[in-house]
Amino acid sequence: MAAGTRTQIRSVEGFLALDSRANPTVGARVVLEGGAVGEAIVPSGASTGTHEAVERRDGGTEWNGKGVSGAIAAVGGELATMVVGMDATEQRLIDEAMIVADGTDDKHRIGANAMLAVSLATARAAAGALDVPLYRYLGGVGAHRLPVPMLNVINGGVHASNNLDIQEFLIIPHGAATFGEALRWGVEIYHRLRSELLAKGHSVAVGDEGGFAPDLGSHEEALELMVAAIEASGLVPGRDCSLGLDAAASEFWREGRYVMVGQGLELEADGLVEYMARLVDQFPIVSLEDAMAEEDWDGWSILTERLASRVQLVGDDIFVTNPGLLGKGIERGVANAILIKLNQIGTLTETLDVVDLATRSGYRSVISHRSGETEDTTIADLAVGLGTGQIKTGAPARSERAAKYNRLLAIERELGPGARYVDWTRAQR
Ligand SMILES: O=C(O)[C@@H](CO)OP(=O)(O)O
Ligand SMILES: [Mg+2]
Repeated sequence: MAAGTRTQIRSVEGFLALDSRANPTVGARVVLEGGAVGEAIVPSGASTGTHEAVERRDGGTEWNGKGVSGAIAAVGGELATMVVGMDATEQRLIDEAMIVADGTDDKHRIGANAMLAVSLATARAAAGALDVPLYRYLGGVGAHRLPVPMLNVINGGVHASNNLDIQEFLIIPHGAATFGEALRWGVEIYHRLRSELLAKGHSVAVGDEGGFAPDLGSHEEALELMVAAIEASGLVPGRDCSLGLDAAASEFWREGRYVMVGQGLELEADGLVEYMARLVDQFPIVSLEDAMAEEDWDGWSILTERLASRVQLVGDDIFVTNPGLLGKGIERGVANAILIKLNQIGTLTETLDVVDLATRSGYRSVISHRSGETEDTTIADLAVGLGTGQIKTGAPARSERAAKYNRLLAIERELGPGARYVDWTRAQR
């Protein structure tokens, strides 16, 4: 059979799956004429940006209003009709066809969840037909770099019900020699942290991303515990393993002020910048995500001016993996990195385009999970395929997060001596 026929799409089906927060989500199964099959399941966020592509939900009472039968029907109906017969290796044409058919700016008509499921399942099927792993299909011979993980070991904000207003406290084992070593360090620190919390009488119940979710006296106390856990693991904070934060500040922005209820603080933008700068002074923090709210572009400018030369400033809610918004950020000189979430934009090729724009503009890209995840490991392959050098995919303790780490371990084994692990805090890119 000719390659063209082999990679032609024969059928597309939608299916229902559960995410890690017990909400339904959408999956797609794409079968090619040559018999290759690709499946993908899309994740779902909680601290979503206002300008994200829209995930289609049914509303009503079923599944607590979070049903996805409309999105599943779109996969097996309108989208299937459109892409059956197309060549699965023509990813850009397939994604473009879906975007044009949807016809809205935010993909709300067909649903970004339905479109992304088809987009990713198509890529998986194509890789399968060509008999190459997904990271190789996405990145070609250049794909060899394992990402430095950001492990979210303490959860707060809307991902937990404790008194921490900052959403994510991350450990970043950038000084390891290999991804496998970095993950081992991350796991050792995670267990040390658990022992420390227990010893101090705190809860070790976990939040949405598997990090502990204790009530603590302050954000500083959380960071102190993390530094202590790094040291107790025989590692040097700042050299071997550093810290990161995702404040998800849009979640505590109230009419122009930052209201951190758990911390008893109410700050203007410049006050919050000073607060963050103090944390950067006191702790080995190398990455700061969404320190300012998505609508607070002026606050973001103050933050960037103050801290961009010292730490990575990652825009999540402000950019929502959107080339237009990233373009605006580049123009205004806001942030110096972008968080990449496939379902914020809704297709694979648009995601590739955003990463490309970021790279060309000197912004780093961090590939990211969502707080509602599944066993789908596409982001692990994406991180290696694009060689972005960083991934954020939660604590190592819940299966939907461990699945990504396990996939990265498998890729590292497969690459063997060809695998690279680069300390981005030292290298330029
Ligand atoms: O804010 C974030 O970066 C993400 C993932 O950690 O959370 P959510 O998926 O809830 O938007
Ligand atoms: Mg975020």
